[in-house]
Amino acid sequence: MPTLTHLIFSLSFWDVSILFGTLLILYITRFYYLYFTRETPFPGPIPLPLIGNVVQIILSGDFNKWVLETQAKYGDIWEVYIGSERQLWLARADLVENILTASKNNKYFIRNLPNSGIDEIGLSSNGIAFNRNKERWHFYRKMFAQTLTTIKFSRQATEWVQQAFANMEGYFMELGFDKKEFNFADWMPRFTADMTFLIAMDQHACTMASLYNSYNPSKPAPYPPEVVKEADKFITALQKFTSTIKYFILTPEIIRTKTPTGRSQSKEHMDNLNWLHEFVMKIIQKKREDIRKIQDKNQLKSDFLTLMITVNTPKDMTQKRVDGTIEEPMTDEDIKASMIEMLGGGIDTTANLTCFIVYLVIKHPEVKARLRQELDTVFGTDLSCPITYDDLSKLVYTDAVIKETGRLMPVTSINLRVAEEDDVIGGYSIKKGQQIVISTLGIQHSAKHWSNPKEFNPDRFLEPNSHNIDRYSLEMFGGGVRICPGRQLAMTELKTIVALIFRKYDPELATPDTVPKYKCESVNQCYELMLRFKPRKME
Ligand code: HEM
Repeated sequence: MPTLTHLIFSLSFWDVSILFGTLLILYITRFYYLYFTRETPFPGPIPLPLIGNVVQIILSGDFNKWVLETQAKYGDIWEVYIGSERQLWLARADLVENILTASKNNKYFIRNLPNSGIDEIGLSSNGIAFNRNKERWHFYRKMFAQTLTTIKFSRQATEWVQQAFANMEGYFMELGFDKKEFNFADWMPRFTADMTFLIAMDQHACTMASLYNSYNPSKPAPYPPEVVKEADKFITALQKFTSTIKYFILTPEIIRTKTPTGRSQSKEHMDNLNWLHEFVMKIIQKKREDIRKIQDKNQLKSDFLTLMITVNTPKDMTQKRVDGTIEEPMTDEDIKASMIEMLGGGIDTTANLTCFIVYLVIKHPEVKARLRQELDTVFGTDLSCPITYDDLSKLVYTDAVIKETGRLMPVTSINLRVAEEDDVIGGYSIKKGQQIVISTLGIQHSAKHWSNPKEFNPDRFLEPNSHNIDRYSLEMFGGGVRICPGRQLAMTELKTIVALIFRKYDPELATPDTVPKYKCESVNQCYELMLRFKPRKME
């Protein structure tokens, strides 16, 4: 009897080709048989075996354009295959109503399907964004909300934004950015990093200083070189953290663990992550020590870290808005997860939205004039008088400009959820475990919800027009139980930044045709916006 090995070695090249070809045809036939006979078929582009619609997305060259074109072709509910995973895409407000409801009975709490990569980097049970454990998520989320909504914190945050901005103004002046063009998009993530560092822990990050030094090495910023070097390492580690999450989600476990390239890449990511964890842990421990020495809690600063260390202790400065079910203080590990989340969630988002706001306001002189009018009414003609937290509630038009930018050029184009139970959406039955993709961009650009959706018109958000806005049609901060917990802070920061820029400066595009260049990563990442930062001429 010939063995299997004998049989294999007796095959000619043609035999192998025919065998391989037959298996391939069988695989493809089975794939399309299953595809065309699938339960609840939704409209959508036909996928390729193994890779699904990934090639179509890559070939389009522009993820956002592809999303809008797919919606125009297939309607407001369609399916997309990423590899073999079937995703259901939704782009109409009424379709996402049950998903984004704030009700406790929400069947769409989980953001993404189980993923061994997310488990490996410890995010499935720590922090907020990827936590699948409802109880732990509840703990982190409540603590986050309790600290971020403390009035003392908001007041202090408004001051810190101005401190970071004054720093940036100094660099701009020194570098002559009022006369020569420069890439505003290079500065924004550094500015928001320094600002977030102050707000998060009352500490200077010096990431702007390191960028400034690269422009002006002969006259560096007045910080010790080792501090600037560490700032650079921090911002690089933080930026890499986003790609670490992407790498661990998208790279199959077998490649991560069994191939040499996968193993070395995983190690590189893990080394970076461990450095970031140690860096944050050192800051927490030092702050705990400083707080221990201060007896009177009124002497404490109200940065995010101090609030987290003292919450549910005798030095608690929060207003106990939360449901009262969580009595225990936070451990260093809990605080570390929250700090990383704040740094990871609050820096790039605010930086990119600021780029888009500045661009759209410059492009629309009538909007700029009304914005200025509001700023002059609220702050008067003294262009450098401090902005207080209480002033911000008077900036109604500024608020509308930020929301309209978030509608037209959202920082995140999509939002994810998983169906935890069988459900019905738009008349289609949805199976438990279905990955849902909410097309924020699609909904916010839909003529079904917005008249002239491509037009930049902040008036939509002013009364009485604002009463006509469809529920769930603006999702710049997501919605429902997992809505962005940093949104109030983000609006405080953005209003202060917009006021600081436009009451005193008249930023000008490098050429009339300048547009912000951005790529869709986990957020719409602006990497180029060429400007001159001219001072405002007072009439
Ligand atoms: C312009 C600024 C910002 C934008 C556009 C933004 C946008 C978003 C969006 C769209 C989500 C998903 C919400 C959902 O799934 O429904 C989200 C979640 C989140 N954001 Fe923000 N965000 C911003 C600023 C911030 C800031 C300043 C922080 C921290 C202080 C933060 C922390 C988070 C966290 C922790 C989550 C996860 C929430 C959860 O899963 O329960 N974000 N953000």
